[in-house]
Amino acid sequence: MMKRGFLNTSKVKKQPLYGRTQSQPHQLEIEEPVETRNSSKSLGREVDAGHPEGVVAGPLPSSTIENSLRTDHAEDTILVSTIPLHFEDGSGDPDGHSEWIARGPTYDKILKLPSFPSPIPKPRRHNMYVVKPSRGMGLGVFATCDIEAGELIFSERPLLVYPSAAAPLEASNPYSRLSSTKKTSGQKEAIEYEQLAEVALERMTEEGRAAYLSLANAHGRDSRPLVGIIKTNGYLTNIGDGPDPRPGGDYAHARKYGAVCEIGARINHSCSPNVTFWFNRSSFSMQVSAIKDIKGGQEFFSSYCRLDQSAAKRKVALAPYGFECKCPVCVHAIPATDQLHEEFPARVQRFSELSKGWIRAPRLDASVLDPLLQLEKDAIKEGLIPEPPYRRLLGIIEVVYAKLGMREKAGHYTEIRCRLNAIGEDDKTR
Ligand SMILES: C[S@@+](CC[C@H](N)C(=O)[O-])C[C@H]1O[C@@H](n2cnc3c(N)ncnc32)[C@H](O)[C@@H]1O
Repeated sequence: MMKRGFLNTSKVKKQPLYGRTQSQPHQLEIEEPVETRNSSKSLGREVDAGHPEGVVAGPLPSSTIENSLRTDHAEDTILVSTIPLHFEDGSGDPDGHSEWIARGPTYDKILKLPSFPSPIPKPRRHNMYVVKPSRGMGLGVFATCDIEAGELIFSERPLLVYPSAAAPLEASNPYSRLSSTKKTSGQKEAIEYEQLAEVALERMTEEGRAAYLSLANAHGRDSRPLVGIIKTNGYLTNIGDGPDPRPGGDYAHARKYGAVCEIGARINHSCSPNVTFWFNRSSFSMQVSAIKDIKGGQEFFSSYCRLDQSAAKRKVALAPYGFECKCPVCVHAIPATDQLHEEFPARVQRFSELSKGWIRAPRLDASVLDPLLQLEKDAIKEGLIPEPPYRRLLGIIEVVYAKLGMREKAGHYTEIRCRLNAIGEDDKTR
């Protein structure tokens, strides 16, 4: 059995095992205290950040431990809990556990999902990846076999799930060990956030803790250590505070939660990614799926930034991760490719409107396909497959082929579109 810090299993009832938004890594919105900006702390290996004056660093009260079956938490509660819960006999969930820094009502919302807790989705094949050094990028994750677009590669329970903005936490944080009111609000938030992460870290298994502390930290100088790891490795999930958004809508960034995963965190960035991350709420797990056919031996890449922006803007968005992207899309960027990145949704929308007329026309000339196929080719070359307009473009091409009576071609596009649409579809909880 895996050891857990602070876990009181005696009151935990035997439970059956206990998630759609595309996830991208993101920057945690915490204003850092000025005094840590130029500190010379090492990268992400230390737990004790050296609390500044006015902060009492001591053992946390036992009331900070919450393994709760309750689903009636007050609006202003913050809890750090292990999810899913351990069984009454102390045994763990075969799919592992996550530590979750949550606002009470959001915790309740997940526990009340009819399908929670489900086992984590399993890939069709075992051992489809290996973590190993990647030249010039530290560690990376590589395919061990050929993988088809749309295939689930692996899913995992995150080591840590956390609120993506710190500010609203402070007022109601019962774990606070701040004894001084001298700190500015930004300083307090950053300190308190680190403290919450410390609570979560202490609750992890030894293996989980070691895995968390071994993750890359690109924020050695401008963040506290555990938060630096969050900022370097976190991916957004589809968990958010407050009522769920309308179908097709999304939570405001400040209400979302992010996740740090053990394997997923090792996936490096490319502006032409071949995998995407989805969080599955009912199994509380992150899924990594192929968005392109991938050959055995190739490295998996996700995108750490929005792709609907120019190379210069992507460079700015990636700067906090401490590297300059040398992917072919960035290296070969020219004004025309930048324009495609920024105008891709509008170009697809224009074809979408034109296609309505084409469908109604008594006869259609096959030449209407030329600019559509060219746009598809350019989109693939520019790494725009993960963008939602790409799937819309596939749908337009499919319909035009069908109208032209070219069934086989239409079927080919249906298949690719369906495979991409299926990513994350097993989350029927919203
Ligand atoms: C989420 S981690 C990815 C895993 C990391 N390579 C490791 O060894 O754990 C992010 C860090 O990996 C490195 N990295 C990711 N993508 C990169 C790229 N395209 N070029 C260079 N370094 C990259 C950077 O140091 C970045 O801060």
